Amino acid sequence: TGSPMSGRRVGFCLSDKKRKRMNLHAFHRCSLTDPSLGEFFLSQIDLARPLVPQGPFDVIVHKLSDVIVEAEHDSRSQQLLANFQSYVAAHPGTVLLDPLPAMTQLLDRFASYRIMTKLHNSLRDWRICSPPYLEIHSVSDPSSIQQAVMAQGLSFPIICKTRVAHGSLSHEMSLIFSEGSLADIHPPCVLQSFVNHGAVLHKVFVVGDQHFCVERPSLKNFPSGPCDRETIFFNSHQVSKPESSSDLTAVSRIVGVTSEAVAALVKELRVQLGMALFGVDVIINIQTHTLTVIDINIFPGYEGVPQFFSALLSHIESVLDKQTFAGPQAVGPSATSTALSTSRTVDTRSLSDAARDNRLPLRFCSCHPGFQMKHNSCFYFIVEEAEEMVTYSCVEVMQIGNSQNSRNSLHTVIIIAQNIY
Ligand SMILES: Nc1ncnc2c1ncn2[C@@H]1O[C@H](COP(=O)(O)OP(=O)(O)OP(=O)(O)O)[C@@H](O)[C@H]1O
Ligand SMILES: O=P(O)(O)O[C@H]1[C@H](O)[C@H](O)[C@H](OP(=O)(O)O)[C@@H](OP(=O)(O)O)[C@@H]1O
Repeated sequence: TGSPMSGRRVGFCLSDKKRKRMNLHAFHRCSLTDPSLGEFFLSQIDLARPLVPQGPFDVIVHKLSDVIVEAEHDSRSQQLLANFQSYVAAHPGTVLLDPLPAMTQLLDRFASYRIMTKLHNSLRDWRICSPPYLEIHSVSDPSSIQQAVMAQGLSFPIICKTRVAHGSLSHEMSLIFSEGSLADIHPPCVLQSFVNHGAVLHKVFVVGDQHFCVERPSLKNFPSGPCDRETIFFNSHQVSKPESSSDLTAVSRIVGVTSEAVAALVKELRVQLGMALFGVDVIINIQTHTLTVIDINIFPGYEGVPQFFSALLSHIESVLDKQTFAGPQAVGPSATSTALSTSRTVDTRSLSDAARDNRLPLRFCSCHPGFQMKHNSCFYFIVEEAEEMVTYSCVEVMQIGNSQNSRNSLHTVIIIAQNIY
């Protein structure tokens, strides 16, 4: 991993389209010219070639959405994804921005909309909410869909979006104005109440502990309630890109969002998602003036955020500084690890028991559903083995705990509260 004296080795694993859009050359210039930053070595990772000779990396910044979605049905993409996952598992010291399980879940609108719905409770004081929505898993008869729409409290107009939240098809949507037009949907999809918001979208771009708000054009207001109007089919890129202008948008007075509410939203989502690079799309309900979350995006384009490059580099630097600080020399026996160290073996049952009993100050990564998932942050364990400090990822610690040889060899598990995100 990087050390204060050596440069930070950052690998980028992006689609061609994303890499061109991100302008990595400009990013590289920023890393060389920003006096407030340390030294970085940036490189592009070719997923089609073995990763080991391309490394080592202190950090990998990636957006594998194309590969993940295509791996559902394409063996080559499955192999590319497997190569990446094998490299990550074999290099637990390499920081991922962001953890693959956290990103993968947001490629499914069913998952991201469940997270958005939870905000009602966690951010009730800020009057932050998300529109009522309904998951349509498969083709059903129109009457059962109409009943489900009513039961879930959706109101017309209703916006229909694909379940898959990435790729060109994912931006194809429809606006439905009556029960009869629910026949126009193509499951699997989500139905979401349309909220009148004065045709202004607030894109909140998050980079670690920083976030940036950018206003964008958005869908214009429509009369509330069902009406006898044909379904409108559109692509979201016609509507909410900086230059979008169509008969679906409108020139509107920008109603600002309160910065405190946005900060509270970002803080909560950072914990819920366990991610550093994401976008959240927010509108202001013109009736209730509530801040309404309508979408979450992994690693968006950050268009309109000139500070993106320096924000990303300073986030990388702070993550690696934490990792360097929390390395072996910073590990000190805590009350809990002392209790565990008396076990003298890496018995993961005691780890998970201790976690379940909240006797560990730890937060376990989402890689391990077996552990109590608290904050989706990946942690590493340092296992003292024959006086040598060896870093294991949570995956390997579990394997050690379950393998026979751990019964024989003496391990003292010294747990580090190392939050690497
Ligand atoms: N519930 C809603 N109420 C009102 N307008 C909505 C709602 N959901 C989406 N929209 C409008 O549709 C646009 C696209 O929606 P959404 O962001 O979900 O699509 P997307 O394809 O995921 O967009 P992107 O990937 O660019 O973030 C929004 O920018 C907004 O203008
Ligand atoms: O205007 P933004 O930055 O929101 O545009 C994003 C968009 O929100 C989605 O995040 C796109 O990702 P996919 O949905 O996976 O296609 C981004 O495309 P990308 O090629 O930059 O990842 C847009 O930039």
